[in-house]
Amino acid sequence: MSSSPQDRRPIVISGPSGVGKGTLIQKLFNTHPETFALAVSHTTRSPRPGEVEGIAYYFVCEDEFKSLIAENAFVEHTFFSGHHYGTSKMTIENQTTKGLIVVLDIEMHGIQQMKENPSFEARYIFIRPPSLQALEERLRNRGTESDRDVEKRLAQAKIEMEYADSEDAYDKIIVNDDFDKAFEELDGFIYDAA
Ligand SMILES: Nc1ncnc2c1ncn2[C@@H]1O[C@H](COP(=O)(O)OP(=O)(O)OP(=O)(O)O)[C@@H](O)[C@H]1O
Repeated sequence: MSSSPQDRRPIVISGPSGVGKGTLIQKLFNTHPETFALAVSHTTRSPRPGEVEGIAYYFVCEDEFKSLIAENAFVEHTFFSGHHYGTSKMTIENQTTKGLIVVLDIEMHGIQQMKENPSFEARYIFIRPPSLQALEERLRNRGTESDRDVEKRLAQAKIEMEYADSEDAYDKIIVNDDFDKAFEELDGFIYDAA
């Protein structure tokens, strides 16, 4: 297998919370060191202890974030839980110039914004759970969300799965049932797709 994919476009990975995106991305990075890089997002929220500027996020104030929106600096941005979050064209370009392939973990609304921008070229992958029941088990076993949060995430998962089924939104849909198989499929798509 070649150590670096021929297709250098950013890889955008989406899918319901708890489906295994983070785990798959981590394995991709571990399997191919120095090939991929995560895009660093901008946010208006304050840094949590240990979060380093330019690594966890670019931390900016509300005014700065709004100027960036006005300058059309983002490929996607959103307002969530009282704070703005966005992926800038600059962070993607920075990593790409270093010779790395950018991987983005983006929720559905971000995908919709990216797809509206014809100048942003990427490969879009949707990770699907084998069933909503399996997704619920993963979220509960992960133990990071309250019961109410799990319910909210499951309701959102249904919407994301309908979008993935009904629209021509993704270049590839991978069911994350057996983890190793799902990883092989992801790896194969990233390395082999023309
Ligand atoms: N194929 C699989 N079978 C069983 N469990 C899995 C599988 N893939 C991932 N998991 C587990 O499911 C849980 C959720 O995975 P992960 O945190 O990677 O999800 P995520 O999609 O990144 O979620 P979020 O969007 O909320 O960050 C983790 O505990 C992970 O170990």
